[in-house]
Amino acid sequence: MAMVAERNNAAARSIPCFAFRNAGGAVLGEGPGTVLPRGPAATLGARTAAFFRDAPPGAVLAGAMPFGREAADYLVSPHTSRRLAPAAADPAPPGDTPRWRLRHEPDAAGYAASVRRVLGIMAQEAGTADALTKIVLSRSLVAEADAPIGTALLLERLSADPAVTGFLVPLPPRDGTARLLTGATPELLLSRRGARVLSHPLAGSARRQADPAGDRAAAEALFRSDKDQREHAIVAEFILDTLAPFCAVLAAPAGTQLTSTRSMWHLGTRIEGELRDPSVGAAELAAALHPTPAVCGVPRDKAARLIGEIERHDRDFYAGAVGWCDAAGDGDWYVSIRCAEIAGNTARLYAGAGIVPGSDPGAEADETAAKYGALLEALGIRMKDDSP
Ligand SMILES: C=C(O[C@@H]1C=C(C(=O)O)C=C[C@H]1O)C(=O)O
Repeated sequence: MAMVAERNNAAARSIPCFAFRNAGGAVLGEGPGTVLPRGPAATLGARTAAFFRDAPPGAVLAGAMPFGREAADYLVSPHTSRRLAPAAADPAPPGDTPRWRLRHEPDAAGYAASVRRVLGIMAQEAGTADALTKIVLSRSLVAEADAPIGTALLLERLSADPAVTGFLVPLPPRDGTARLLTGATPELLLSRRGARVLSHPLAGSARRQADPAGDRAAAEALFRSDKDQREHAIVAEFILDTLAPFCAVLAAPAGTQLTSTRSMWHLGTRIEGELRDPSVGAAELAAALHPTPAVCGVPRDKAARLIGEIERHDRDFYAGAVGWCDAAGDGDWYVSIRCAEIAGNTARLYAGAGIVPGSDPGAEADETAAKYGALLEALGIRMKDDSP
């Protein structure tokens, strides 16, 4: 696939089969795709390798892994795929603003109650073997428009923040209705180019503030917060431990740093490695990492089980992974957060927050409200007050 620099965004604006757009460029798939035989995370590496053995030159597989490791993923290989060099994005033209009907699942108070429940479990188990030390609880906001939701403009608006990757991937149809997942993820699960691998986990968050002094103060408070540093360290350690057996060299040279999107501050750690066996592909590595404690918890199986018990919505493909890979084993996989499932007139938004001992239920609810921000803005939804 040639790198094509595109001045205008017309090609990217037509509805692609899949799309990933960020400051490094874009990867787009066009036309109908072949669906990779579906299966759980543990078999993704073998299924992608089998696909590329017989695939035409230049083939790319792209799509989504669900939150549940045992649930079936959905990857497609379109007729044509292109990699585009970074281009200055035209400002997205204003689209029609539909009227929205919103439903919280649950609202902030209901979410805070779930946080109190898991804090109780953590307190009870503290010091025992297998004690729950972190869990990520999410909630969902169902937004129904009075017209079908236009996704091409949405992708452009989501990609406008240089700190995120705007994405759009097809999901398996439900009850005959086409679905897709679109979002503005700031979190790189795994990128591979040859033997070089990169992961950039985020955990520990604060809402951005409109006034610069307040914004800086929010960032500094986040960096100094013992609770947020603990919450972050659990994720960075998990990624280092999981990648270590695959790598000859693995390090986080810059340590943990503040990173930001237009709506959130985060703690982030850039982890760089060199593969021991360069035949291990990006999809296999991403599947080994998923789900990290940035979206699930520790111990992983216990946290996943509790999430299934406590959350009233099905996470489905939220808090999974989205990405692409090619025949060389290269690819980019992102954590599927700051996203919504779109089906017809309905967008289902998701937002979660990591809970550790010391978390404040009200502050965690506010954090999830702030994390809806990128999607709310891209969809043109104004909340009545600032705290959904
Ligand atoms: C779970 C989400 O975000 C994750 C949780 C974070 C946190 O708890 O601080 C930060 C970044 C993401 O890893 C989400 O946005 O829905």
